[in-house]
Amino acid sequence: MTVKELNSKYAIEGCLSFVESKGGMAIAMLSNDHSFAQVSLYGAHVLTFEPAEQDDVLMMSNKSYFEKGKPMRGGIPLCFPWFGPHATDKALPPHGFARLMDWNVKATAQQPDGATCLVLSLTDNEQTRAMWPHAFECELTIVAGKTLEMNWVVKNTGSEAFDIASAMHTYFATNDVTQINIKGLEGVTYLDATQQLAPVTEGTAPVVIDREVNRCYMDTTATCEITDPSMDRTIRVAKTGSQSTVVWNPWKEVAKTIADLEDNEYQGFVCLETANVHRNKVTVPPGAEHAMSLSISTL
Ligand SMILES: O=P(O)(O)OC[C@H]1O[C@H](O)[C@H](O)[C@@H](O)[C@@H]1O
Repeated sequence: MTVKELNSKYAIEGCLSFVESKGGMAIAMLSNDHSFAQVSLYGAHVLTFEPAEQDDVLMMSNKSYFEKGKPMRGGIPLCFPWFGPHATDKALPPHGFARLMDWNVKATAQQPDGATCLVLSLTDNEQTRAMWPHAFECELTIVAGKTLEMNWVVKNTGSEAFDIASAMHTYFATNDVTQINIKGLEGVTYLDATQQLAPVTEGTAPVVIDREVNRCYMDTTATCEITDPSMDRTIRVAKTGSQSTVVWNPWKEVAKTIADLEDNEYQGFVCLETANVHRNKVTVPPGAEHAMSLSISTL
């Protein structure tokens, strides 16, 4: 659908409209008294979330590609149906294909509480089946109000069960990542991706970022809080249907190897990802569905 068609079918006067952005991408602009958010239909990718009179909660790299076929660096990429490199075929895209596909608009609505709602969907097609031979429907509901709410339902529309690993790979913005601390993961065991996924049990102190951090915290449904003195705010991340929380910052050396990240941009974000990865992957029987949700608020 063209941006013109999207606007005539789904725009809501004063609250939701579509614009064409770099790389020919259609972007939904959600705006109301509570917040402003931009969502790319390519990847169903939330690019910005700015609660009224506050800075963007999300970070987007100055070097991000806005090019179909490539993922974007920042915001909230969706990882699905695998996380990280594909288990057996390294030619397949890391983190799966959801972030590389054009999603469809299913519905838009303005809620009585003033929040704006956008529902996007992705169903299997020739391209997805070539990478992953399953019939599915993903439906992502995004509600931007005082908080940002995302509910992601994956339905198995085929006749065989499938396994999915997935993540809402949120890049949270900060002015100085070394000043933040993350509460909620105390005592949780993580697989350390900087140490060939060796299991490590977190201590009692909040998590700080003072080196390369690439950890999959397993079997945790906990709400986390990112306290950030450099931005004078705390971000609360609550979730359902998610058993893993990934924490990632590439730090200085790895940042230099990432083509779509400026060398010093690692200082400006932490990824805290609502996920089901490794042994927390989910089996979805035929006809069944799995939902994972995320709620981001600033305190
Ligand atoms: O560069 P990307 O494919 O977007 O992945 C970025 C990062 O995502 C996750 O957080 C993984 O744990 C990291 O290993 C990976 O480097």
